[in-house]
Amino acid sequence: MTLIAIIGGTGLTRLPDLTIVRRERVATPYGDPSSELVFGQFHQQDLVFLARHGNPHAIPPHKINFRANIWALKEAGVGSILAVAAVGGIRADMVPGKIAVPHQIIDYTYGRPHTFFETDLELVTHVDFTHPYSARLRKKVLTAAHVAGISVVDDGVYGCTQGPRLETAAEISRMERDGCDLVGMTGMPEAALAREIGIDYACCAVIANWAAGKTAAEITMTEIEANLAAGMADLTAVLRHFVQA
Ligand SMILES: CSC[C@H]1O[C@H](OP(=O)(O)O)[C@H](O)[C@@H]1O
Ligand code: HPA
Repeated sequence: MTLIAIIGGTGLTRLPDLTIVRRERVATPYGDPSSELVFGQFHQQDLVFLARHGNPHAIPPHKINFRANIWALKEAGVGSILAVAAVGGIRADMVPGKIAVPHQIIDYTYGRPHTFFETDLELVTHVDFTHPYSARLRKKVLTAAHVAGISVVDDGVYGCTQGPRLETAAEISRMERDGCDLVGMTGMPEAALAREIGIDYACCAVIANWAAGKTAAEITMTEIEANLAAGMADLTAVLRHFVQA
């Protein structure tokens, strides 16, 4: 059995119920990961936790050292990553407070170091990324949610924007026309780097707000924090069944 990692995002800087065994600061050829790796037991299962924005939460999405994070997890022996991400809801069923398990990605980011395959290679390498998320892990998350009795949205196209600002209403309309159902700022290059390095990767997206222009109201951090707090209770139940499966 391979080691599972959980990458926590906004609203999940530490993993509740994790009995910590050790913390490790891993050096990588790409610099420092966002945080130390926290090894421990979560409901009797070994796992490693990494806080994507650091602990305390201080690294904005466009400054995250995604390569160092994924490299460090690979070094630690991780074979599966479940990424937790806060998102804005675009599609009508992506209601704040709910969890979605996206199946596709559209990348709108720019200027982020995004590949392990750029120097000193004998052959140019192109990984297949037709299906960016692991079918095996997605199925495992969906089964875990079902067993936990938590209704999740079982698909979704995650559009990844650059941030840190939120989107304009016109940008969200364009993303909707492109086929995006959810919007976040960290899904890429995280998912692609995991594919390049050979780690299975899936995402649990906690819907924090309606995306820009979907309601008349301004998006506030108060609203985001309240919806995330509600969603995280369900998320920890899903995670428990996921690691025990
Ligand atoms: C207004 S919150 C935006 C912030 O939250 C998400 O982070 P993460 O994916 O790490 O949970 C989003 O991508 C932004 O970074
Ligand atoms: O509306 C949003 N846009 C981008 N990222 C997000 N993360 C949470 N909500 C959002």
